[in-house]
Amino acid sequence: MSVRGLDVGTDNLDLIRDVSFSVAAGERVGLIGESGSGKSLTALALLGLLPEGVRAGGSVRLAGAGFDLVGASERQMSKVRGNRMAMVFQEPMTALNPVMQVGDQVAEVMLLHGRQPDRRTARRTAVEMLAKVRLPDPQRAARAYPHQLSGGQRQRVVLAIALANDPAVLLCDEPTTALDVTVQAHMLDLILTGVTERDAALLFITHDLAVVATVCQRVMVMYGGRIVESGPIDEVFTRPRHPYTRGLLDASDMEAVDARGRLHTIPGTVPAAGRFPDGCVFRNRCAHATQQCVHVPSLESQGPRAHACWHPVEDPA
Ligand SMILES: Nc1ncnc2c1ncn2[C@@H]1O[C@H](COP(=O)(O)OP(=O)(O)OP(=O)(O)O)[C@@H](O)[C@H]1O
Repeated sequence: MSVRGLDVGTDNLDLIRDVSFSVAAGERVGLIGESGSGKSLTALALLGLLPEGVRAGGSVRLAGAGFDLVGASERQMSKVRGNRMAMVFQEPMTALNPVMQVGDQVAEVMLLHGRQPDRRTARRTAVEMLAKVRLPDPQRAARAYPHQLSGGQRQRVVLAIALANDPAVLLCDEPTTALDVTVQAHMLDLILTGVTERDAALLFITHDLAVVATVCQRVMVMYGGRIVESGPIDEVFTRPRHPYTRGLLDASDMEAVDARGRLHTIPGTVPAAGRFPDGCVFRNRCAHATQQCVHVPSLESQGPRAHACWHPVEDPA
């Protein structure tokens, strides 16, 4: 996916200005920034789902789509959404149809894009998809309505729907924010496994710097509707160039563990941005590291920058 000079605004307000970036197949890119910086609008613009009265300019190209997504017709976009490009939103309840069994909702998206020959086959594949996102008793879960599932289970269904047509690009906007701590780690694991299996590009929006360091290879920092800094996680978190990035790091709860396992933080204080040694693993600070450590299995095989454990921000430190 290639985004060039993306502008988003209303008649009298510029909300996003001149945003350009690319995400390659198999690449995982994070988008961070304070509330209101324009992260969600960026994702919505890519999907052609901007609110009434908000318009996009510039160019968004998607390999295999054959047209510019900016300015594409609703008919063209409906072929892309949920198919070549899919999204997981923060709140699963709003993404699901409350009066339809979840198995049918997964089947529906496959039938809509012609990925399954008939309803019976689609329904069977839907159960397999629900098993892949590790819903307990997927046969039974398929017959459930959204309100009969927990928040974490609902978000798994949303992910199953998003992955059902093997998208080339998966957009995630704070997909774990509404979930409790352990469930968050499982969800990250499922997202990572899902994109890795499909060699899909991932754009991951979060306010949690440790999550972005855990999930992504590159990060883009958004401020006031612009991308003010971007680069590999290690580089941006170790040597932030923009004062806003430095501020974000200073205000975060992160700690860094270097290659020798030494912890680079002073208890009770925030690690000073720019002072993390090279090769550090980043995570959120947690007072009871070993007990509270949440393992994300798919992350443990990701090489020297692997993050064996992840400490959610909400942990009482
Ligand atoms: N429909 C709209 N009309 C006018 N302004 C809007 C509209 N939707 C969003 N905005 C403004 O656009 C800016 C960017 O909003 P956006 O939701 O993208 O921020 P964000 O970085 O995703 O924040 P958060 O982390 O809180 O979700 C904000 O200033 C917001 O008030």
